[in-house]
Amino acid sequence: MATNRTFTMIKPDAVQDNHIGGILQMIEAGGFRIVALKKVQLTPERAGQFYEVHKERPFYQDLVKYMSSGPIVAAILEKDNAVADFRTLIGATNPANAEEGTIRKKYAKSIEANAVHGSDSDENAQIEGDFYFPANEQF
Ligand SMILES: Nc1ncnc2c1ncn2[C@@H]1O[C@H](COP(=O)(O)OP(=O)(O)OP(=O)(O)O)[C@@H](O)[C@H]1O
Repeated sequence: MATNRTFTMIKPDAVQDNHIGGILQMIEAGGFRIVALKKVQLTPERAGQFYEVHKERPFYQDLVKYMSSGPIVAAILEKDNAVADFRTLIGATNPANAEEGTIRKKYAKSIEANAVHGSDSDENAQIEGDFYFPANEQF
């Protein structure tokens, strides 16, 4: 059964261009509840860990450099069927193929600087959420 949580990041280009508010508004309007939220800057090492699954892809080095180039916003989102519904809300990886009404259609600049990340499975949503929001975090 699908769980009701997913994980997202607002990527450096969208944070830099002042779109945090616009994107969070689309997320909430899409029926998602923000259950955790944090703005951080990744080191290249941490960005490399996050995208470890893409290590063999030709764009990996550029992706790590880009994702550590400025602050990002990480969030855990809640909704029925969260993973699939959020992938629909963000649209295609390449904004040229993203449908009207999607976050990437509105805010993505390129296939790399594509404004947001969304987990692709329940398992990865859990792993990625734990990466930014460890259970034992103290304030
Ligand atoms: N051909 C490419 N050239 C440059 N960067 C790319 C390319 N393909 C993917 N990327 C970057 O790597 C990220 C991860 O790629 P993936 O194929 O998992 O896409 P995605 O699942 O739509 O994106 P995300 O995992 O960020 O939600 C993309 O969001 C994008 O920033």
